[in-house]
Amino acid sequence: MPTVISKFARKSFDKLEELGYSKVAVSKGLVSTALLAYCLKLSYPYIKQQLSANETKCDNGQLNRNENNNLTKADVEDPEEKIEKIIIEKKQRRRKQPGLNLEFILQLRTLIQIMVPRVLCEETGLLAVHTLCLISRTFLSIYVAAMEGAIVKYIVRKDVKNFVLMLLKWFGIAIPATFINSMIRYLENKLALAFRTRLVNHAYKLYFKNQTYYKVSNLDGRIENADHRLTDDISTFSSSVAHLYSHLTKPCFDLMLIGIAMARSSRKMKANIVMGPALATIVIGTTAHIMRVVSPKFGQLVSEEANRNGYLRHVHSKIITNAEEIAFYGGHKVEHAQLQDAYSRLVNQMNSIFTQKLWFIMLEQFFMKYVWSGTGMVMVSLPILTTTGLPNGPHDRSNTIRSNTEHGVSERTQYFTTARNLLLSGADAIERLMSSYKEIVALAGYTSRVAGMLEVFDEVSRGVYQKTVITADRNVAGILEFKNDQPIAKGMIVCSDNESDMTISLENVPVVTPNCDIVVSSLTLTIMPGMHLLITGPNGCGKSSLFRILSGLWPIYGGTLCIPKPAQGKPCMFYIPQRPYMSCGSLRDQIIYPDTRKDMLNKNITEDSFDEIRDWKDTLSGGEKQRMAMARLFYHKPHYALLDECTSAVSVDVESSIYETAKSMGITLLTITHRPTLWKFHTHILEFDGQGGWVFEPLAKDAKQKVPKSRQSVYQNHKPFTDAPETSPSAAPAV
Ligand SMILES: Nc1ncnc2c1ncn2[C@@H]1O[C@H](COP(=O)(O)OP(=O)(O)OP(=O)(O)O)[C@@H](O)[C@H]1O
Repeated sequence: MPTVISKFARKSFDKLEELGYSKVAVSKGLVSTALLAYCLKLSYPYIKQQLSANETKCDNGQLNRNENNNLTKADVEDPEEKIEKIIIEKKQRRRKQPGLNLEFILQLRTLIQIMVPRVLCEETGLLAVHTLCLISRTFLSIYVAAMEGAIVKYIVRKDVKNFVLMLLKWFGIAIPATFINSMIRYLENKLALAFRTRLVNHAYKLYFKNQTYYKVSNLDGRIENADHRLTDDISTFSSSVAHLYSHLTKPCFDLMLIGIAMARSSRKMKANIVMGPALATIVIGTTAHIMRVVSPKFGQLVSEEANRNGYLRHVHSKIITNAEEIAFYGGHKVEHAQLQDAYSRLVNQMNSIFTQKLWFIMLEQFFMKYVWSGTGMVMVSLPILTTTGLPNGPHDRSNTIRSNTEHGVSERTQYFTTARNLLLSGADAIERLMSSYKEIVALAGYTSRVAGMLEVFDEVSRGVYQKTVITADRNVAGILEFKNDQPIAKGMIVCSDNESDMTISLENVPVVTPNCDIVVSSLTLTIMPGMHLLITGPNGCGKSSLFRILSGLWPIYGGTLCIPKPAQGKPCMFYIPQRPYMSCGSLRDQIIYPDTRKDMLNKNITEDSFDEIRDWKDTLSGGEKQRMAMARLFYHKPHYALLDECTSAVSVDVESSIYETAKSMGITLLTITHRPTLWKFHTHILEFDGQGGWVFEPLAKDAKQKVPKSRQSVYQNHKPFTDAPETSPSAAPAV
């Protein structure tokens, strides 16, 4: 077969030469045409995708017009919104399927800009040294291949002296070669770590901006396990990018330099240099195309696997956090079942990936190991079979040229060994390029998760949320307005510029949960320093939600909230929950939280005790933790203390002394409590009725118990939320 091809090729070239075309020009023309055809083939899917996207755009217009014929009145009123909605839905659907597409390239570009922020930075330095090592290794590989060819030549010639010399040289080259190999791995790891550090720093900045860490899990529904994305996904993504860099650049250098080396060695043999590369291009192009078509969607599969891994981790951490409660309840059966379920979901996904990989790798191996090797044999043999410059061995019968024949055999053996080695390196390079495709597709999955996370963090920190809202009546009493299925936070937050004005005021502010349930349709009240406010009402009536609104955790969907600035080195408000948070560190760190030791020293507060480090969350009892939280309050001395049933586990006498101390420090108390013993420490009361109504009024000095039922007639807005709210600023009790 190779003989037939070579004969045919030689005849064709001879004919073309007779017609006046030079061999070199024809060869160049052939190679350029093959390259152009291959480029066209590669870009065809993108051109096709672009064309179909344009068609879809036109279809969308048509679709909206058609849909509008059957729409309800509300829909017809805002067709633009509907189109926007469809586009968003499509965008989301597309986002769910990561793969090798334009979105992946854009996301990767954004992440690369974060990982390599400047032209001159640590990462570019590492990249430069890494690239240098990769190029050096390619040169070394070529040099080693040539040496091996020479060694074989001397064996065939029985030239012992040169053989030993060559062998020594070969061992000598092994030292720099192994060092460079090890250096490549070292630099790849360093690069992955540098990329990871940049990404983690960027992600942490966003995560802690504007309470995003709270909002992303409470107000937004796009990210389930931020912890997994911030740790595992970023790490895998960074390693994958660093690995892919060497995995892509090294074979490219290899192919380029090996191609040149092979062409030179073919020319030395005075053989045709077009046939081999042309044949290789055709075979590799065709097999690569087949593999691309049949390749499973690894990006999607990997992304789903990461999702399931994240969920499994989430279930684990939930059990660790609530171990005591679960143990008291004896809830191990339920937790075990949930864990088992999460694990089997992960196993199913991994099995599905393994199965799809089984068939794909089989095909890949068939092409790479057999089809390519066969092509390689043809390529290596072509220059020998088509060579014209060297003696032809078997056809040469003359005795005078016998030594020439022997010389020809050894030269051909050297050429064959060198070419075979080069070709093996070339095949390895192409195999790595091909397997890089799989890696790129898998990388698309991680890119989508990391870039998606950063995008969500950024949007959430700017107050843009997306959550599936399940509300029976969207337009409840005209309080909420929706755009693209999301409520619009149209309320205003005003931060007072005047440092001496420490007034907090709410004007027609509705209390709305993240699920868009309206707890109170409109709340109006003004709190001034020294007005100790008692907040009561049944469970779920919105007491803690009011604190969430005052602290800026929940968006406000109407009205105006005025809050003062922190002044005189004190925080404006300080929240103490029923279950106080214990951070890592010493007892001192618990008291001064969220201050650091440096902040404490800056405040000229010194103390040398409380250095003991323990797991305070598990060490302290419920009541002790609450007392610790009050110590925190006394340390920070805020203008307002938001106390959310924070002394429920403390004995009544200690509780009284805590309240008296807080008042004597000039802290204004806003207390949520069900305990009548605390009434005497307050001057005003805000009582919710659990139906959306509320009353806000001064508290009689001797008040010691709950509001009598008869007073419920003064509740504001006690009607169900079917009509517009009755409460108006004038209807609210004057303070
Ligand atoms: N993160 C959240 N997402 C959705 N809904 C929430 C969220 N937090 C609270 N809610 C809902 O908001 C409503 C008011 O809750 P809130 O915590 O303000 O009640 P509360 O008056 O403090 O009750 P309790 O006295 O039991 O502490 C409840 O119906 C609750 O289910």
